[in-house]
Amino acid sequence: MAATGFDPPSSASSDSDGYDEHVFFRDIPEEDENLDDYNYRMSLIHPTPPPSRPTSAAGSEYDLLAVLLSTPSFESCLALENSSRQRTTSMSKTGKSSTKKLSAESILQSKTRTIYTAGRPPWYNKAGEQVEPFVIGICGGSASGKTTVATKIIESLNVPWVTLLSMDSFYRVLNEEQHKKAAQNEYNFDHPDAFDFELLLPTLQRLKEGKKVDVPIYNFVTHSRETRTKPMYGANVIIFEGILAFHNPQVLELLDMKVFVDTDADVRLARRLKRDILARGRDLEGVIKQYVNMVKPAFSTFIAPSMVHADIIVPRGGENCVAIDLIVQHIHSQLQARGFKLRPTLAQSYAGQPLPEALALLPETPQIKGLHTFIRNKDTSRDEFIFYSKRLIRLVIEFALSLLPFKVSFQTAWYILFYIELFWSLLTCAESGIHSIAYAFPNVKIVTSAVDPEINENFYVIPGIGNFGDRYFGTEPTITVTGGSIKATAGGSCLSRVETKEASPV
Ligand SMILES: Nc1ncnc2c1ncn2[C@@H]1O[C@H](COP(=O)(O)OP(=O)(O)O)[C@@H](O)[C@H]1O
Ligand SMILES: O=c1ccn([C@@H]2O[C@H](COP(=O)(O)O)[C@@H](O)[C@H]2O)c(=O)[nH]1
Repeated sequence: MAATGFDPPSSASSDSDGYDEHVFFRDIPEEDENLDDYNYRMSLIHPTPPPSRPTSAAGSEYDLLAVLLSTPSFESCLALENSSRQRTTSMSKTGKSSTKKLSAESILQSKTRTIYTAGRPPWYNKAGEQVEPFVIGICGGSASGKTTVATKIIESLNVPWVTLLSMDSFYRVLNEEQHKKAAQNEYNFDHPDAFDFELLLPTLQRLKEGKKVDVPIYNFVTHSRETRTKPMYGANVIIFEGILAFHNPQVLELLDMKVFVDTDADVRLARRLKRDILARGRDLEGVIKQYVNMVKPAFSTFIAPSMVHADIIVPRGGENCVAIDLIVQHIHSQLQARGFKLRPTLAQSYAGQPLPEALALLPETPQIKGLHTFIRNKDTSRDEFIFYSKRLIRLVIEFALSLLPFKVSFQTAWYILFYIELFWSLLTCAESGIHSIAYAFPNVKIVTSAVDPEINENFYVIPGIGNFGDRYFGTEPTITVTGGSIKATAGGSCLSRVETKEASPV
């Protein structure tokens, strides 16, 4: 672990794996202990509106929306929206099938809100069944790079919900005598007795069950637990790292994949010296004394022998991109097998079905065709891509606004903003995406300038655009091979997210 007063990292999230973070489905009884957990997640998505109305038009769009959310008119609209919301399938003006069924299970009722959803929380599969997260244990000597490896795995995984639990959070509370020893670098923090396995085990168990836990926050400078704790939540992937991660047989049982970070002792000592002096308030003599008397012997007695449990050994730690890439690929296949990875399924789910009624397509004028010609050309420069995309986006938004049922009046601005929430405006959209949105948000109008029948195995719209976001923001991963060395750029921390774009002759 690298930081002083370690604040245990909680969940990393991203939204690029086909999960919709606005879509949660959970059957929560009123008194459910997990309701707070749920409300916490929902509050991240729909932050509580500020109480007062912004005083001037200079308020941000967010402020305006927040005010809208708190206005009675919004709430009555929401109630209307809620009361009429239905799960629908295959609707089309032209289509024969027009099944509409009320979906009681998509209503979440808490004391304060009614929330509609046709989806699921991230740790449920497509059928709404709870799926166990994939738990990875990372073991290795002190300063071997366990945290660095965990962080790189999280970065490369690109999975919406990952929880990182560090064994460092479970150091026991010391008594006065032990504190004195610790101050003289004579307390053995590397012996298994230094860890509170009685708390660690149920914490990991609960996380694996998808429940909320409160994790102690350990302060390396004072060798003590802070009074506050850090809430953590179930996830798709849980990473548990620590010097004795493989020591306790019951903890070992919970680990689906065991990774050992194997870094040379001299490298570990050098890193530890630097870290403990800079970040953990130690001095040179103290660090060396502790290392020689306790850290090194404990490594030989407890840590090195636990390497036998490892499924994967990562020499050198975080710089070993090949090993991290292998781990990431394995996790992806495990998530796929558990039904977490819904995107490929969703991409195939609606093949051949008529487009939903919720779709409003811009008329295909020569101007729209022309703009699409530019942005679908793979050779269009990024500047031009942005320029033409913005023009197209503007037309889509204008078209969406023209569909709004409002009268021009003083209050119009407020209502426009409200209705934008009910529109999903897209520059272009694949058929499968339109169906997925229409299914998850039946009352939302989808406005787009083009419908693409196909996406490829990377979920790229065909033809031409590739990943719109990557092209727009200039984050397309590339790899160049020059003189036998490989250079990965733009988000390619490790090779899993890097594609071969160009291989120059060697
Ligand atoms: N490959 C690396 N090169 C240089 N420094 C590193 C490398 N990996 C880790 N470190 C540094 O070494 C220290 C310990 O790394 P960390 O990942 O926290 O190890 P651990 O979790 O095993 O204690 C940190 O200060 C970190 O920045
Ligand atoms: O109060 C403390 C608690 C722990 N340590 C040392 O920390 C390492 C474990 O942390 P890593 O992040 O895995 O390096 C362990 O070797 C303990 O000796 C400490 O010095 N003081």
